[in-house]
Amino acid sequence: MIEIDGITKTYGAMTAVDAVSMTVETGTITVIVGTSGSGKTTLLRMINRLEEPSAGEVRINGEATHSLKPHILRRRIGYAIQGHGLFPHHTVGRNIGAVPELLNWPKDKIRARVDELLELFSMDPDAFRDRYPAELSGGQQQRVGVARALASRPDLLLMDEPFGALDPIIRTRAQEDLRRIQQRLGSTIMLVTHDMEEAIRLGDRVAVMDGGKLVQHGTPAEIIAAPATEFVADMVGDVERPLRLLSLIPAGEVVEEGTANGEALPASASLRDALSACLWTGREAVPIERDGAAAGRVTLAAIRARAEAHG
Ligand SMILES: Nc1ncnc2c1ncn2[C@@H]1O[C@H](COP(=O)(O)OP(=O)(O)OP(=O)(O)O)[C@@H](O)[C@H]1O
Repeated sequence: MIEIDGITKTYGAMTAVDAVSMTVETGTITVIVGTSGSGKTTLLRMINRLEEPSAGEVRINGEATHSLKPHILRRRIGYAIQGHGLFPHHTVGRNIGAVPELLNWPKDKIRARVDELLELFSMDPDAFRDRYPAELSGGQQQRVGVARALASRPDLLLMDEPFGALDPIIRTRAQEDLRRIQQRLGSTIMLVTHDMEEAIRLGDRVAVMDGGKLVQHGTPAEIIAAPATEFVADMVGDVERPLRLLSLIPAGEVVEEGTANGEALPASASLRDALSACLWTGREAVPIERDGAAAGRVTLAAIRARAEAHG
């Protein structure tokens, strides 16, 4: 568990981060979202002490970060930034193994870890481990950057706009990969973005920053359904709110008995998918299947009722 307790950063008369407190549960993703200059990066950099807080403290599994030497702390906390920051003259394998090497892991253990991570990121180890960063696409470099940050199984992974430089299609893929890998490894992640869509898609919890203050901290559904301030409502976008909410609810939750025409959707598909299937094909309902077997249907009326029940 990560506890952030009244953490503040001032630069002269300017308060960049203003008494932010929040708790991050082990094995979850917290996304910090806000506009430019709201203090997101400063908050993140105080957690691994790239910036020293002016007040407040951070505890990782009960241990205050100021009681540790910064270089020890940074070995326990992975850090991935936009543009990945790979070492250009080291191979992919050495880049990923950089922290385990610092920690004096035996060579065969480092190699096994590098190969395991490459496989997790769908990159064939034999094809990639000996290449140099310049021989990779932008998306592949980004994956190597995240793999490097995860290599020593850190207590916490900090990510600052990790997908900022990727085009929209690769970006969605990268987000899905991160989610899958985080669930597989049980990693604890804090990720900074200015993109609310990304926050909602990736976060177990979303923390919204405005003018250095934490203005709301909750699940994506809570943020969408009940924005705490006008600023949060603006970030979520009023018009998009119902659709965003529907995108978080699996069709399996409102499935009812009965049949419907046309191609079935899996129970794990979102209500947003079900709505768009109905609208696109002019149907009042879509059939739902679970493990390949018919499981009932989702109707437009049920989708509408669920979208209204957000209070
Ligand atoms: N070293 C510094 N000296 C003075 N002011 C700073 C310093 N670092 C950051 N600031 C100020 O603190 C505020 C918060 O900056 P920060 O980089 O944390 O914002 P951000 O939300 O991450 O923005 P962005 O999305 O643009 O990166 C800004 O107004 C910035 O100008």
